[in-house]
Amino acid sequence: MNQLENLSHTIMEAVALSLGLKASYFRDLFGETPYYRLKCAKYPSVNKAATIGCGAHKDTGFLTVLFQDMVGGLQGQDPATGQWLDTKPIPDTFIVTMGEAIEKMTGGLYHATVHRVLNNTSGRDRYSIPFFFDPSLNARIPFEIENLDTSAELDYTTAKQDQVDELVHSLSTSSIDDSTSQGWSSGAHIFETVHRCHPEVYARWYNKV
Ligand SMILES: O=C(O)CCC(=O)C(=O)O
Ligand SMILES: [Fe+2]
Repeated sequence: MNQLENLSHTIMEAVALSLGLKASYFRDLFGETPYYRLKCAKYPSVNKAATIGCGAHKDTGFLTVLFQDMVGGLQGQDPATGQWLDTKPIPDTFIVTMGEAIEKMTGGLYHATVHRVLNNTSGRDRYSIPFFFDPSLNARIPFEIENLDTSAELDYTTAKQDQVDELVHSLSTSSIDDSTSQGWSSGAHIFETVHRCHPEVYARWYNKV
């Protein structure tokens, strides 16, 4: 866990520098006790009619560092075309994706990856281990990083961008709103993950929360 935390801090330092911020920007924001979780997920091999997998979503937070086995099934969506792309498993590598919090804060300079896991019909169980790296739960996250130069916006802006935005918006409509003028609550936002990724679990256990 320590190594994953260090790796994540290093990646966030690179992100800060790429935005023209001081390297420790996110480390300072994340506080003494960043909220990180390691999830060990098993996707049993099922027949085609089953609906086990992980629905299309953006991760809610800042950074996800994911290890997957060789079975495959994780797909990311090309923001420009909407096309689903396989993430081909490569031994001894992590998949690094950005979440919605960093997307919001950077005014879309960093794009939160829409992704999903297909039904596993491979005949072998699939295992994945995502590490989610976020600020401490009581951190207040500013709506936008002040004075950010967004002129270098990446060239996602094609005619299809509106459609993608609409899709993404429909995925990320929050059922939990805890924002104030000072920013929004990292903790409440992260809880939203359950709702997005595992709607049946949410409906069964958290519907009244
Ligand atoms: O299992 C995977 O490969 C992805 C899981 C995922 O997207 C998530 O838990 O947020
Ligand atoms: Fe995810």
